[in-house]
Amino acid sequence: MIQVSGLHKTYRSRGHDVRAVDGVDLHVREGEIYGVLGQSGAGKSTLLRCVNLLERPDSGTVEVDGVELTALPGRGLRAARHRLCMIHQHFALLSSRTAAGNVAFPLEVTGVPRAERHRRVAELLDLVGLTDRAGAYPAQLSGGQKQRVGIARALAAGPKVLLSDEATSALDPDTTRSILDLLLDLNRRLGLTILLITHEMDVVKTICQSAAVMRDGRFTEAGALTDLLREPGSELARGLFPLAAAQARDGESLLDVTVSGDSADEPLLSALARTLDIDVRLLDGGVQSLAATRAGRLRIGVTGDPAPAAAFLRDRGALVAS
Ligand SMILES: Nc1ncnc2c1ncn2[C@@H]1O[C@H](COP(=O)(O)OP(=O)(O)OP(=O)(O)O)[C@@H](O)[C@H]1O
Repeated sequence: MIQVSGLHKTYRSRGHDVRAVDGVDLHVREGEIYGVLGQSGAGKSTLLRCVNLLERPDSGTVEVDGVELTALPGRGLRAARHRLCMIHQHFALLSSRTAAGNVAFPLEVTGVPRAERHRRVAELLDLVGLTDRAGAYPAQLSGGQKQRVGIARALAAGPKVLLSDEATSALDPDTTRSILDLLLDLNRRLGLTILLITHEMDVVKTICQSAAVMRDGRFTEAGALTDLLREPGSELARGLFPLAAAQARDGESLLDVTVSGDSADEPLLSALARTLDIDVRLLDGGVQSLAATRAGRLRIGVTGDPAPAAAFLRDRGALVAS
């Protein structure tokens, strides 16, 4: 659905160049939720603005739903942009308009007739669970409700792709969870493809099927979460499931075990202890449900030679590092 190839964007700032996006390739499949994770200044916002061509990349191509946006002149680009919509961290609502008025705004701009507009606004507010707050002004709404208005407004033109620029980072944990649930619901009900940028590992954990880690304008790893969890040394896997430092006892070796998919639900540790007749000590970690799969990391201590234990676990689909 979104295909970005060889994207570069450099800013000239106070006499020197800042390579905000430095050669990014990105592939987001139709109907998936894809998260780009990175620290402040990594280039995430610039990447997002280049995807909808709010910012012209210096080089590289952006294709959305089979249309190469980077090849289009101004007018064609404006029309093609209707396939994409965007939501923001600070909601960007018009304070002088009610929730319904904010949602109606893009429909007014594109000349949708009044009766049709009213019907669409009611439908959109219902979709985001805000029917009873239609007449409220932004100042009378909570942060989560404001973001719901932002989402309804973004969906007004019937886009196929939603771009989310840190949509939950101004919200408390419970509200964040409810907005993430809403995005997941829209993804499933409308088949909406979502590309989001975030600095929060939990956002990726909760709703993304695929993700990339961005640093200094580049992706250091990218792909389906189920694949990344199987990559030895994956920063994302370590970030999703951090493990506390642990000390091995005499005669014991430590192993870090990553499990995902079927292996996450197998009684691996008891089978390991029983089969090899060794003691297995669980030091840290656990298994959780992610959007795409069940997965986890465990730090364990095993007695005796660790090689057969590692081989046993690998044989059953786990990734093992010592
Ligand atoms: N319009 C601009 N002019 C000059 N430099 C810019 C501009 N926009 C971004 N930058 C620089 O490009 C780099 C990447 O910024 P960007 O905002 O894309 O990162 P980010 O990962 O989204 O971080 P944040 O979450 O803080 O916005 C930073 O060094 C930033 O200072």
